[in-house]
Amino acid sequence: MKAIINPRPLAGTVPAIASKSMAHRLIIAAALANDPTHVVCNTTCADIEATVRCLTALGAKIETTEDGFSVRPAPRSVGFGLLKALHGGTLDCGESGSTLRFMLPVACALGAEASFIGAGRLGSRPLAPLSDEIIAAGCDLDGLGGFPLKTSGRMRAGRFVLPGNVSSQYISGLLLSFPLLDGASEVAVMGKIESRPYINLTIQAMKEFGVEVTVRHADATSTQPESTTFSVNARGYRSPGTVQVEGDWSNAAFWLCAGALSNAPIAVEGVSLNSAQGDRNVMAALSRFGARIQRAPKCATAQPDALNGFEMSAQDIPDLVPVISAVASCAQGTTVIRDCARLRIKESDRLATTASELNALGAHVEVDGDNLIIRGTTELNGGTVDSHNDHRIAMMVAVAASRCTAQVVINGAEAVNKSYPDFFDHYRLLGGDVTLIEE
Ligand SMILES: O=C(O)C1=C[C@@H](OP(=O)(O)O)[C@@H](O)[C@H](O)C1
Ligand SMILES: C=C(OP(=O)(O)O)C(=O)O
Repeated sequence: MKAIINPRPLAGTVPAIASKSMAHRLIIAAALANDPTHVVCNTTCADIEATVRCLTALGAKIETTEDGFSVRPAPRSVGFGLLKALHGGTLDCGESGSTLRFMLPVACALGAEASFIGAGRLGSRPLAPLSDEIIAAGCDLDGLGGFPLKTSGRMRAGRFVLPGNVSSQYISGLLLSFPLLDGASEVAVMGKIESRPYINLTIQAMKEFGVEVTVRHADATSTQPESTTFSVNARGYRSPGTVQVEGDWSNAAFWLCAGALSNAPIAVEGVSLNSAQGDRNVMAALSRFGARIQRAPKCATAQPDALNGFEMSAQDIPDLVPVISAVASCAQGTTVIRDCARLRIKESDRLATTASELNALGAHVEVDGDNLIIRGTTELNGGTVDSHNDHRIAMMVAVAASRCTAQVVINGAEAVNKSYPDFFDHYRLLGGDVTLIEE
């Protein structure tokens, strides 16, 4: 699909969509719990559907309701938490990294003979530190490095070790699987942990289902002073009956950044200001640029003002980098975004595609090692760009287009369906002029 945008500033109010990060976690816990759960989730997307599909393949019954999902765990067979229908199931993760990295340890903890498949870049996004630990815990993984990836054997409880700087999804995946194992388990994470807020989301979701995760930081005398250990003693998830997926900050960020680039405010309604989502820090980043941010209960508003570049780290907020780069492209002076290495292993090489697609519109973005250096300009031109099948690149370009002087064409605009199928409808709601052409 091609999106043709005739540039104009955006303004107004949009409703927040449901957090896909929280939806993955809550639906997984619900499908593994002792009783059914009503998961209130006001929107869905390709990635959430991938998680639903995988859990269904493992025997859970998940129905779409008016306001979310009704999740009934699969009937138990022998042993605690073991599901029926585990043999030969195909788990189609689509393009969702979270789904694969969460469902792989879950399937192995259940002793499932599962065949994982996926699409797009997913097969080449790294699994290695997680898969090594799963194999060390007694499972066979056949077909690593692509699809199908077949699992057999049941993961043993115990101690797992992971690095902190590749993907927090490995840590979240192991944690989600721990209540299914025959005994207490822990994961020791070595070195500085990147994307740490996402682990907090996992801990929060597990807590809603009665599972406590204990976190211990190594003291200065330890041989591994930088390690953090996450341990779980509980066996099984307990359904609280109903859970609510909160509003999504990662996607709200696109509109708040558009507000900073506009001539009138943009508000996103339905986000929690106390959320554990790291991408809530888009508000802090926009304030640092000089935009005015208003915080009201369940609503954030960004108002334009003079914007100036600054230096920041992407350590905990990788998904904000593309859209923050769009803002930086129109701010005075230079913005430096450090700690971006892991952007290379997302849906596209996001370091390269953030730079190439913003530069195609007339911005000045340079990749310098693991950093992005963005020199602001007063005007973006317009032109034809490619999403590289990456939702956050397509949405970044649409936001940058609001500041262009000439038409912008986004090839591969359907990429938005991965996290935000209503993105272009909401773009129009804010006054955007976009025509979508199916190809
Ligand atoms: O756990 C999650 O929900 C996510 C973790 C992050 O990945 P990394 O931990 O690999 O940085 C983030 O980029 C991704 O979009 C969602
Ligand atoms: C990287 C993302 O998701 P995932 O890793 O789940 O594919 C994302 O949503 O930007």
